Amino acid sequence: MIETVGLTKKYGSFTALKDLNLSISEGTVYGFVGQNGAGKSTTFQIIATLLTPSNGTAYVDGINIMEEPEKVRRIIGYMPDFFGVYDQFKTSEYLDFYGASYGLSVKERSEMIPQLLELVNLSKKHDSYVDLLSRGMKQRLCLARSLIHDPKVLILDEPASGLDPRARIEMREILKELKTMGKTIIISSHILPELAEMCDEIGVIDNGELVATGSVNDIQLKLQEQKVLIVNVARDMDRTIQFLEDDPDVLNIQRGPNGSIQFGFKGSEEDQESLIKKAVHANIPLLTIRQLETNLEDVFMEITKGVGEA
Ligand SMILES: Nc1ncnc2c1ncn2[C@@H]1O[C@H](COP(=O)(O)OP(=O)(O)OP(=O)(O)O)[C@@H](O)[C@H]1O
Repeated sequence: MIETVGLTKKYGSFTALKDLNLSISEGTVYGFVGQNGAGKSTTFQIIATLLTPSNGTAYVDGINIMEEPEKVRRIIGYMPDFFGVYDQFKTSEYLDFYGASYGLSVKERSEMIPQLLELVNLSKKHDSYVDLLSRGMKQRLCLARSLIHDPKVLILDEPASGLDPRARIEMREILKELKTMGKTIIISSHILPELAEMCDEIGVIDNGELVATGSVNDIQLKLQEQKVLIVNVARDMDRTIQFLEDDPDVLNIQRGPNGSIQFGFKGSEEDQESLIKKAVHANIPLLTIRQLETNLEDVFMEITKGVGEA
């Protein structure tokens, strides 16, 4: 449903996007995660036909954004990361204005607007002035605005940024509902755990390059090629460390509290099994051995660790 092919964007001599290849199938909620300045908004603006790529192109529902941008605009709803609201409007007038600019008839607008206000939980605010809405309400109104022409594809640039936890949950619930309506959604954030909860697939962008893509599990697994193990021994700490140092798959041994030793392990499962057997054989007084769980935040920091040095 959304495909980018060798998408590249240069701002003068600076390359903001480098040969980006994304493929997002219909009905998928795709999370696009990256630190500030990674290239998320640039990608979204290109797909939304608001910015011309320097190289490569993108397709939405098979339509080339460069060749038929008008057609693409009909089938996408775009929520930018910064948006202005026309504050002299009431909520329903605001949506009516956008509906009219998409060419919807008065009848279509009068049917669509109450449904959208209900979807984004703003029915009670239909008569309120837009500038009197809270930030979370304004974000939801902007989401409703991007849905006014019933697009198949939604491009949402950081829709939950600046929201408090309750407002984030509300936003997440609305997105779930949009998914059940069959929309294909691409949504960005710089917070991986936030996206992981609501997305089918994730792409991680770093310095304009896609550095990982797949299901949340795939990405986590990819990073666990080198796992971290922790053993606890009853005594003989020095002898245990010496024993570990002799194993070619063991790296970065660190002595912890209460008889614990943490180390990286780059071997396979069989190698790990063999290490444990050898330890028992060598009379290492092992109490426990376990693998350190990496959380998604660790994963994200690990994949994007080059960014601060750029
Ligand atoms: N019009 C522009 N002219 C020059 N450089 C730009 C322009 N727009 C964006 N950039 C640069 O391109 C890079 C990518 O910016 P982009 O806004 O796409 O990142 P982002 O991932 O959306 O970041 P954020 O999370 O902060 O919104 C940044 O280094 C930014 O400074």
